[in-house]
Amino acid sequence: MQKIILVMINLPVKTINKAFSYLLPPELQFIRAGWRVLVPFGSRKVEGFVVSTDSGNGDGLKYIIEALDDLPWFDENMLQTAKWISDYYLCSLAEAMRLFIPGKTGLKTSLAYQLCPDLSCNEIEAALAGKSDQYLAACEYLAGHGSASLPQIYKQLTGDCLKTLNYLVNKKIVVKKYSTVKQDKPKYETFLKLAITPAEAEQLLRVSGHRPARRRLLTALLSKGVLAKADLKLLNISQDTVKRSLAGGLIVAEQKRLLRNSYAGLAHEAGAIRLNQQQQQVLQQIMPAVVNRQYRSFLLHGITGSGKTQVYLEVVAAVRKKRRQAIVLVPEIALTSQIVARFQTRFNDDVVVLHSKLSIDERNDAIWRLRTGQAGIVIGARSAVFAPLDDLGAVIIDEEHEFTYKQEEAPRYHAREVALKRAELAEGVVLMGSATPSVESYYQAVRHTHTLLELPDRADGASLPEVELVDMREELRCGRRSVISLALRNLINAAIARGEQVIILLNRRGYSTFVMCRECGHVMSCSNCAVSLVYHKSGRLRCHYCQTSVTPPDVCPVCSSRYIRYFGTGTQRLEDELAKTFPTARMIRMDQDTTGGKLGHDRILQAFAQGNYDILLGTQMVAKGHDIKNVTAVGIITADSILNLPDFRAAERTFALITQAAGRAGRGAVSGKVVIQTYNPEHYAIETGSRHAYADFYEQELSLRQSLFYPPFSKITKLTVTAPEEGEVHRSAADIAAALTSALASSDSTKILGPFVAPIARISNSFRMHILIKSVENAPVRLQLSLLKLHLRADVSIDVDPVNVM
Ligand SMILES: Nc1ncnc2c1ncn2[C@@H]1O[C@H](COP(=O)(O)OP(=O)(O)OP(=O)(O)O)[C@@H](O)[C@H]1O
Ligand SMILES: [Zn+2]
Repeated sequence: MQKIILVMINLPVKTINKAFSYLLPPELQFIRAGWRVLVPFGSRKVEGFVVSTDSGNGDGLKYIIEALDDLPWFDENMLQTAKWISDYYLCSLAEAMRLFIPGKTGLKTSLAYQLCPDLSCNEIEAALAGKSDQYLAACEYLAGHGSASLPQIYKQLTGDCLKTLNYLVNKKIVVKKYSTVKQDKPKYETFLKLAITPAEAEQLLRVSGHRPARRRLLTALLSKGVLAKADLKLLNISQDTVKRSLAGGLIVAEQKRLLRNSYAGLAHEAGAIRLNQQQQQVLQQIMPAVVNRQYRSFLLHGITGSGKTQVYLEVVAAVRKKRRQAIVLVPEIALTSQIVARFQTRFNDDVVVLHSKLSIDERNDAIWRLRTGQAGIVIGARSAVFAPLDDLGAVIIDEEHEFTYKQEEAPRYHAREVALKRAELAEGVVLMGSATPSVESYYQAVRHTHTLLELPDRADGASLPEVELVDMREELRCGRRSVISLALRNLINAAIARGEQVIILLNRRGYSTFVMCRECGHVMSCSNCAVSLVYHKSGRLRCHYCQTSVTPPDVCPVCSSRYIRYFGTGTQRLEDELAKTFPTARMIRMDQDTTGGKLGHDRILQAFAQGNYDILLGTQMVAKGHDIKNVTAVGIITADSILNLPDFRAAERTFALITQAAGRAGRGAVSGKVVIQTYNPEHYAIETGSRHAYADFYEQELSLRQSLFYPPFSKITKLTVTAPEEGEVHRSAADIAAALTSALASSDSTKILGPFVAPIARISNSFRMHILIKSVENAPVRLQLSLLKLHLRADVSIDVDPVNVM
């Protein structure tokens, strides 16, 4: 009997959906479930996650090579959560476990090619007889260099280098060598300290005959305590002096880990805020669960500006007091700085930030601080829900309704659901907050799955802004063709004249949203995707799905007419229009095209918050979460852009967008005003949004959902079938739908819709069809999908509880 460990291989391949057995060498017997290890896998060394141990006959099994960390990465709860993700979202366990590793892997693998050592030159030449010179050239290059990577070889050779190499590998003339290095590269700095007492040092200095450099060193250490490399340079002390003083036992060198942190020092001066009565009542309902280590989930429905963040701070303080840890999730990386500033102001260095735009080094440093107990609060976007914490006391989910909490590529998890699972296992609390809770969460709160908490008023007594709906059909009838209605123009003028600030929202980026031939009606569209191209100010037509760009044609590719015109307004054109209408206003635009880099969004928001600009315009990211007192006017250019999407959540998203955007106005002493431009002023989502009337919206939406058997009354599972050819996608989607129909026939509470052509029928040259399955419970559906092995197919993607059905 030998101890055997079962390892999931960290490779993003759907089909490697099982654990592999390995043996532990004597020196690594301490390894258990939860460790990350390096294992041999085929010809490679790869990262693996130990999921369980077993004992049995180990004949023929390989040994693991090493442990990748000094501690297990996964504790029991994290392992359980990963298993749950793999079951619920139908992905492999390795894919689910990868989510917990910053950068998805702790290793960087590189590949080099080298000549097979057993072959002589003559044998190689004989094997390549009749092949082009390219093959021999590759071998000669490798013979001269020992081994080389693909980019290196690529520089030397002409023609299809990869094809040549693959041929040589197949013929066993060249072998591939994989090597791996650890991604976690802690950075250390050396500090010097006195090894003798200060009194001894002073005594030494009194003795004459010291070199001047040693004198400077001792004097500086006496006054400063420690010296870093940079200090030595300033003091003109050479390495030689340092070495001799070390050898002489006068000083010692100490290594200190340097921490990379681009969010350091955001704390600001702030007077303590006393919770108002409503906030206190809310807190009193949450506290018992925190104090008694109970799993409970709360939905905090508080209007915009009601002081939800203040409640989060108190809950986290109570969790930290219990020496447990907390995760605070925000919907967008762009919004982290503001909340980090508020948390740092309260908790100083106890806060770390984790999100995917940070460098791997920075993320590893943050995790190191968490694991060593130097910090206990994690703030970040959805992936922060996977932070390795050993005693998770609370997860706060700010703006709970945001779709960004759902990952749209595999594994298609929802951070809220993962948070609920982790907290349940850890006996922690989940606090979800929003002014516009998702219909599903609110429904669950009404039915007591979550505890519903309400903050119905703004925290500092301010009132909600007045909202005016502008019917754009009426504008046109009055002969006004500008995208900026008269009412909005007046609002902006008045605000700027008073020195107040304005936010304008338009949900489409680019300059012109489509380009059409007036002669034949042909719309320029992407050659890879079934979507129209967007004209950008850079002078290119761009596809927002596959990122290809082309030069706009002078003549129509269909009818050769020169009558090509640019239609639709994106944020770039709106910026030009605003500049024309308000020539003296200082303006800044924020959308995906302006916000490169990890702090791009933040810088724009900060500059605006500091009053450097009068108008902030941009896509929906301008409307979220921030608290800028001087903003008194908000304009929404087209409230209909989302409403017209073919998605059952279109109304919910429209209501949330209007309410959230309007909620940015009038958060200070001066009350706010909002103008919403629409072609559908009578639509219930827009009408209730303009009144900030969540309850009214919810009631109407809920009865619609019920009559159509949509969530929360059903669960949806979405299948997307893809194929490089149109006929093929129709055939395979029809086959799948037929198989599902018979597999689920016995369940009369299940409805299969489709297959139908996806609203975006083609992306990156792959044709797409959808099948939607509606069911009361999705467990039977998930079971059938996995029995049919659909989760293993490369041409099928499964989205459990999708947030959009496009
Ligand atoms: N008890 C209080 N007394 C006075 N001011 C408060 C109190 N609580 C919060 N505030 C202030 O009210 C403003 C709004 O609070 P906060 O940003 O927490 O609201 P919110 O509910 O998170 O809003 P939103 O959902 O719109 O993001 C902040 O400037 C905050 O400092
Ligand atoms: Zn495209």
